[in-house]
Amino acid sequence: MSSFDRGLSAADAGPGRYTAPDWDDAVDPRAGDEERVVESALRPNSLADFIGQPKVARQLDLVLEGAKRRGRPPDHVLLSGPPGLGKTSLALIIGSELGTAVKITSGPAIERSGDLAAMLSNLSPGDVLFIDEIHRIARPAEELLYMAMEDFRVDVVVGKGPGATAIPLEINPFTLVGATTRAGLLTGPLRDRFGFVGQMEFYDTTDLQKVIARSADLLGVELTADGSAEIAGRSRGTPRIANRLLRRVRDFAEVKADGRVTLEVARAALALYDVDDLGLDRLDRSVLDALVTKFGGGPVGVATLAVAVGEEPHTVEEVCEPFLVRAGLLARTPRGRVATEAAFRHLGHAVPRGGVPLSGGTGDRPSDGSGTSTLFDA
Ligand SMILES: Nc1ncnc2c1ncn2[C@@H]1O[C@H](COP(=O)(O)OP(=O)(O)OP(=O)(O)O)[C@@H](O)[C@H]1O
Ligand SMILES: [Mg+2]
Repeated sequence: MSSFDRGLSAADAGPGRYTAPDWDDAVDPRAGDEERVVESALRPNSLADFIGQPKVARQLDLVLEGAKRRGRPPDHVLLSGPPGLGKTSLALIIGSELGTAVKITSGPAIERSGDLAAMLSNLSPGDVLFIDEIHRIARPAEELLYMAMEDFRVDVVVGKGPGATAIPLEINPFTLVGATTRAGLLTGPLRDRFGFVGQMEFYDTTDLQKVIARSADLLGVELTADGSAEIAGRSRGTPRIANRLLRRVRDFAEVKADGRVTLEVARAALALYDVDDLGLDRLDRSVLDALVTKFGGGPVGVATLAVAVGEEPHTVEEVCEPFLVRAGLLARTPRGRVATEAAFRHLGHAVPRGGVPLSGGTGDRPSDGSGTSTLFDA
């Protein structure tokens, strides 16, 4: 396995929890088990401590405040958005703002609906049940959840076959908080049962700088403003990546400098870790470079492009491309992948005379693994 083989996406990881990617990838937005432990020390504990996401944070504040005044659990909350933007952090904050316990599970961990029924009937009044990766919940468990969310009731099935009977069981009023990176995979009936849906957005550099400053404080790292700006600019709008880069730069600062994270230290460290000034890593750049130098900027099919960089097409499609598209460096068109002018400039190549072959492209075809774009492969 090459160091670039970033393995399966969370959605492919099969049952159970998504486990550690053991590649050395500073800018992967997902976290392995080890990193999740490190992260828990950096989590904000209250809404006031939660940086950015002004829309979601303000709306959620109202939802929670209203519920507290009425003395009733708030509506069920769905948090959706890409990895590393703070869904789990917010779910835990909901519990701490309400002063209630948070019971944590995840869609793939609920193998039988009986497990979920047991979990639901063990909730104390007002508890928060957090289901991570809720789009991966099995169908029978999902159906059980409908009634629990609506009527605070579960049907416990006794017996098997034609003689089986369902005994309704009251459960304590609770708040379900679901998190998903793939809201599109949620069924309508499940989605409709959430009273509040928070759509997480990527962070701007100013907010990322605040995240970095806060983490530096917690880690006891001395950090200059231009040092944090440098890290923020390479963090792909994602607090998880910002925190990870900060930890790596801190290591570098301790070993190679006097421990202070300055602009020069940040630049030298991030160059060493192969994260460029837009936040691209080596694989991102080699994909872009192949597209520009071997295929004249495209269009070229993703399978061909993947072969050119010695990678699996799904890695190129699901790990590299979403950010390259978001950064305006690559477009997905019906005829294949195309480099934008910004890509030529970023790699230090002259933009071809007559412009880039960007024609009829949609640019933002979602990478949902459905393989739509691979259809156009040569
Ligand atoms: N708004 C924020 N303010 C401060 N730190 C944040 C914020 N959002 C996220 N973080 C930091 O980023 C890390 C990742 O956040 P979190 O685990 O909540 O993301 P997530 O959306 O649940 O990701 P995943 O989809 O992979 O589960 C956390 O350790 C937290 O410290
Ligand atoms: Mg999470």
